[in-house]
Amino acid sequence: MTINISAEAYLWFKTLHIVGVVVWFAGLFYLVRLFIYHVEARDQPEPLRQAFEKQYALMERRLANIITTPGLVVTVIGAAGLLLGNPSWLSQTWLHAKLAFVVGLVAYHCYCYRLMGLLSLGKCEWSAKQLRAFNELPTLLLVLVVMLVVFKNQFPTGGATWLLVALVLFMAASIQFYARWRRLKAEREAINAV
Ligand code: HEM
Repeated sequence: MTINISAEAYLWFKTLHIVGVVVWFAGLFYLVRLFIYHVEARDQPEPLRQAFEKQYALMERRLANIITTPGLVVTVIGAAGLLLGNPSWLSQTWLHAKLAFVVGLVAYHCYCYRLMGLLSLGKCEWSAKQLRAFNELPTLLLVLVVMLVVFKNQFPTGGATWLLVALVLFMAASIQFYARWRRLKAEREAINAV
């Protein structure tokens, strides 16, 4: 199969784009998980609490600056190359919808930086339960964005789509229930140990 230069460049940009997306999301998912551990460290006795909080703040900063933000930048550079290679995408509805969700993702990314700052100052009021729910938001956006890019203007609205949305919600609820079960178990063990 012969690929002319611009077609090959398009595929390179797509490769870059997909790798960027994977890195960006790995960073976003793990970052908010670290926030949950950071908030749960409040329950530790001193001096453990201080040591944990310091360590989580360091891990969050490194993850955000070395993995998550570069992932975002690589995604956008790849996307710009794809649009240069095929500017006609710009007039298509699926891309407008996708861009709207991407703006939501970038806002989520920026809000993570705000939470990271508050956590490092010990001023974050969020509970672990709220953060777990917050951590589900990018999953939903990921599913929608990937569906848009795959189905484009033939976006399906039938049973399969609703099944997928139900699956994401089921996963979110399971995570909350599992955390609650773990907390109750730890409380029971603490009572039994007395
Ligand atoms: C920065 C804004 C973005 C723009 C302008 C953009 C634009 C595009 C374009 C034009 C394509 C090529 C479509 C094709 O060749 O069929 C593409 C592919 C893709 N995009 Fe994006 N994208 C953006 C962000 C994202 C994000 C945030 C995700 C993931 C959540 C994502 C996931 C993908 C995937 C998986 C593909 C490959 C689809 C395929 O090969 O069929 N994109 N993107």
